Amino acid sequence: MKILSAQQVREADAYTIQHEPVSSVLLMERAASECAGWMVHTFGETPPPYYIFCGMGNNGGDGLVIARKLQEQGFAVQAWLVHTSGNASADNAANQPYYPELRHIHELAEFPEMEEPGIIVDALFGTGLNRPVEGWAAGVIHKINDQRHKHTVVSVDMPSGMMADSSSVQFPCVHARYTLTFEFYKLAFLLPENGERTGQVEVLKIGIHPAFTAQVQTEYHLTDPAVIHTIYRPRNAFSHKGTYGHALMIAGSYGKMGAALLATRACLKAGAGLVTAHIPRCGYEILQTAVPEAMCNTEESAHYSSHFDEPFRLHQAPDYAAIGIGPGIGTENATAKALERLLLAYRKPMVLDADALNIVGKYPALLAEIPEDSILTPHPKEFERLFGATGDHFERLELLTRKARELKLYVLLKGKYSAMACPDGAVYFNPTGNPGMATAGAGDVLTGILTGLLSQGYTPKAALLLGAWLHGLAGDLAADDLSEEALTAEDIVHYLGQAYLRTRQ
Ligand SMILES: NC(=O)C1=CN([C@@H]2O[C@H](COP(=O)(O)OP(=O)(O)OC[C@H]3O[C@@H](n4cnc5c(N)ncnc54)[C@H](O)[C@@H]3O)[C@@H](O)[C@H]2O)[C@@H](O)CC1
Ligand SMILES: Nc1ncnc2c1ncn2[C@@H]1O[C@H](COP(=O)(O)OP(=O)(O)O)[C@@H](O)[C@H]1O
Ligand SMILES: [K+]
Repeated sequence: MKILSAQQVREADAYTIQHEPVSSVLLMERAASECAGWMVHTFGETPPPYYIFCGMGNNGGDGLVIARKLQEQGFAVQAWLVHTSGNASADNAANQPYYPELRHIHELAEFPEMEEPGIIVDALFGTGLNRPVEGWAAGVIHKINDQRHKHTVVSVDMPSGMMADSSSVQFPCVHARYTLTFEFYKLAFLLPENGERTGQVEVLKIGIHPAFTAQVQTEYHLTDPAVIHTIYRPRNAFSHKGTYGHALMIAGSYGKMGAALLATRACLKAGAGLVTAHIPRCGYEILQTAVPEAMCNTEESAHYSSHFDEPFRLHQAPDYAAIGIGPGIGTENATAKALERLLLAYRKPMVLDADALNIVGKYPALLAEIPEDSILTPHPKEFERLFGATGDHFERLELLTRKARELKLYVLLKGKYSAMACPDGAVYFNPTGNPGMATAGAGDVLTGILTGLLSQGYTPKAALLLGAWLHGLAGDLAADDLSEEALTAEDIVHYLGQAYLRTRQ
C-alpha cells in the first residue's frame, strides 16, 4: 500500500473529482458515510451520545455530514462548529444548513460540559493543517484531551493538530482512541512519536480513483498481503537441500548461547537447506542437543575471534549461500577483528545484527567494508550507535533513508512498524507484529529468518520484506494463542510454520 503525502492526498481527491467524475461535496458525503457506518458498526445500535466537534475546513465538513448521518439514524448527537477561522470551506458551508441543530463555539469559554460519557468525534483539522494549532483553538484540543478518559475519542482522517508529513510532537494534538483515515495511511501514523496520539488506525475506502493510486509515485510503502504474495515462492517439487543453500550463523558467546540457538533454529525454520552454527566451544553440547538439524563449528575462545584465521576456512567463506552475524557475539576487540576479516572474505549480501552492529558503531570505517545490498537490522539504540542521534522520528527516518542510499545497504529499523530502507530510496513499513514481541531474543529470531531466506535465493529486498512480515505474523499468531505477555522468542520460531501457511493461502 502506498503512503501518500498530504499534497498527494489532495491530488488524489482532485483526480477522483475530475475523472470519476464526482462532485467534491459528494466525495465528502461518501467519506463521512464510511465514518458513520464504522461508528454504528463499532459502537452498536444503542451507543452513548455522540459529541461532534467540527472545524472550518473540509475535515469539519466531514464532521457535519457524520452528525447528520447519525442523527438520521436516530442516535443522540450534539455537534459544534468551532470557529477557528473566519470563513468555512465551500463544502463545509454547503453542509451547515442540513444540520440545523448545529451549535457554535467562538471562544474557549463556550466549550460544552459533556456530562454523560459518550463518543467525541474530532473533526477539527485534517490534512489541511499547515501550522501548529495555537491560541484558544489549542485550548479546545486540550479540553478534548482532558476528557479522553471519560469519553471515547474518534478522530476523523487525522488526530487534529498532527501534521501528516512532518514532526508535530511538540504541538498540541488530539489523543485519539481511534483514527478513521481515508484510503491511505499517513506517514505520521507509522512513527513511534505519534503512537499515543493516533490510537488504533482504521483505513476506510472512500472510492479514490484506482488510476491515480496506480500511477502516483511515492517513496513510502506499507507492506501488505498483496506485496507479500508477489514475493513468496513455493518450493519446487524436484528440489533438494542444496537448492535452499547452506547458511552460516555466527552467534553466541559464553552466557549468551541462547542467541545462537534462537537464530540457528529460526534460520532452519525459515527454510535454509543446511545451516552451520559458528559458536565458541563452550556452546557445542548445547547447540548440538538443542538444534540437532544444524552443523556446528567451534572455536576455543569464549568469543567469536579466530574462525577465519585459518586460511582454508577463509577460503571456504564464499561457499556459504548466506551469512548472518551478530546475536550475542559480544564486542571484544578480537571479535571486531574477526568481523573485519569476514567482511573482506565474504562479498555477498549478509545479515548484520546486534553486536555486529555495535562493533561497526565502534569502528565506523567498517561500514564501507560491508558487502553491497547487505541487511542491517538495528533496534533504535543500535541505530543511534551506528548513525548518531536525531531530534525527532521524522529526522531519524530521513537519516535512515539517506544512509541506506549512501551505503547501498538495506537497513531495517526495528519498531512497531519496522522501517525498511532500501538502497534505491524506497522505504517499506512492516505492519505485522505486536508488543508481545518486545521480549528478549525476538531480534535474534529475525536475524535467523532473514539469513534463512537469503540462503534460499530470495533477493535481499525480498528476504527483508518477507522476513519482517513472517516474523511479525508468527508473533501475532503466537500472541493469539498464548497472550502477548507470555510470548517468548522461542514461540515466534515455533509459529513460523503457521505464518508460512497463512502467507501461502
Ligand atoms: N474532497 C476532498 O478534498 C475531501 C476531503 N476530505 C476531508 O478534508 C480534509 C482536508 O480539508 P481541508 O483542506 O479543508 O483542511 P482541514 O479541514 O484539515 O483544515 C484546513 C483549514 O484550517 C485552517 N488551518 C490550517 N492550519 C491551521 C491552524 N494551525 N490553526 C487554525 N486554522 C488552521 C486552514 O487555513 C483551512 O481553513 C481531510 O483531512 C478530510 O477530512 C474528505 O471529505 C474526503 C474528500
Ligand atoms: N511493540 C511492538 N510491536 C511490533 N513488533 C515489535 C514490538 N516490539 C518489538 N517488536 C519486534 O521484535 C523484535 C525485537 O528485536 P530486538 O529489540 O533486537 O530484540 P533482542 O535484541 O532481544 O533480540 C523486532 O523485530 C521488533 O520489530
Ligand atoms: K481530525
